[in-house]
Amino acid sequence: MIGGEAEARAFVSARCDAAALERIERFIAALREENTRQNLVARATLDTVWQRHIADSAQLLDHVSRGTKPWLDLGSGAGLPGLIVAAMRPDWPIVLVESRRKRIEWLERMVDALSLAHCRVEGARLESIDTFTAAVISARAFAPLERIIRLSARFSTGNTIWLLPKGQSAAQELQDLPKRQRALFHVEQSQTDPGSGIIVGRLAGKAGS
Ligand SMILES: C[S@@+](CC[C@H](N)C(=O)[O-])C[C@H]1O[C@@H](n2cnc3c(N)ncnc32)[C@H](O)[C@@H]1O
Repeated sequence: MIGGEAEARAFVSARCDAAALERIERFIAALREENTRQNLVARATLDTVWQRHIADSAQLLDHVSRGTKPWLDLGSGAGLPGLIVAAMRPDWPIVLVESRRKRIEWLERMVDALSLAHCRVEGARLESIDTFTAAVISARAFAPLERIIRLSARFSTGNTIWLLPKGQSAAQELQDLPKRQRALFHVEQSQTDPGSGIIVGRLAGKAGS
C-alpha cells in the first residue's frame, strides 16, 4: 500500500519514463491553477495529489498490457484517470469522454499543452458518441456500476478490459449486479487507499446482458 506523497510519486515514476513524469508535473501545476477557477477535484485532495489522483490513476496500468485499440475513459472530468494514462503511454490511443463545457475546454487545453496527439477529447454525452471498439474502458467516479455497463457495453467486446475504481462501494456494487454479469468481474484492492476497490473484468458479449 502506498503511504504518502513520496511513495506515490515513486510508484508512478517506476511505471513511466522521465518525459512522462515531466508531463505529469506540468499537469499537476495546471490542475492546481485551474482548480481555483472550476471545481475539478476537492481542494483538500490537492495536498495529497500524487496519492489521491496521480498514483490512483496510474495503478490502473498494472491491470492491462498495451493494446492497439483505444482506451476509453468515461466522465474524465479533471482528466482522471484519462490524462494520466495518456501522459504515461504516448503510444496508446485514448479517448476521453466528458460532457461539461468547462471541463471539455480544460481537457482540450491539457491535450494541447502536453502535446498528447494520441489523446482525443469527445466533448459530448457518452450516450451520443459514435460506437467503436475499446481495448480498455475506465471510469472513475462516473456512475453506478449497473449504469456504466448499460451505457458502455456497445464499446466492448469479450476482449475489452473494464477498470472501474469504485472506492468503498466496489464490493457492494458488484454484489448488486445480476448474477450472470457478477461472475464476469472481480474486485482488486486499490494500492492508494486500503478501503477502496477497483472493479476489473470483461463482458462476455457485446450486449453485456
Ligand atoms: C464525479 S466526476 C469524476 C471525474 C473524474 N473521472 C475524476 O475521477 O475526478 C464525473 C464526470 O462525468 C461527467 N459526466 C457525467 N455524465 C456524463 C455523460 N453521460 N457523458 C459524459 N460525461 C458525463 C461529469 O461532467 C463529470 O465531469
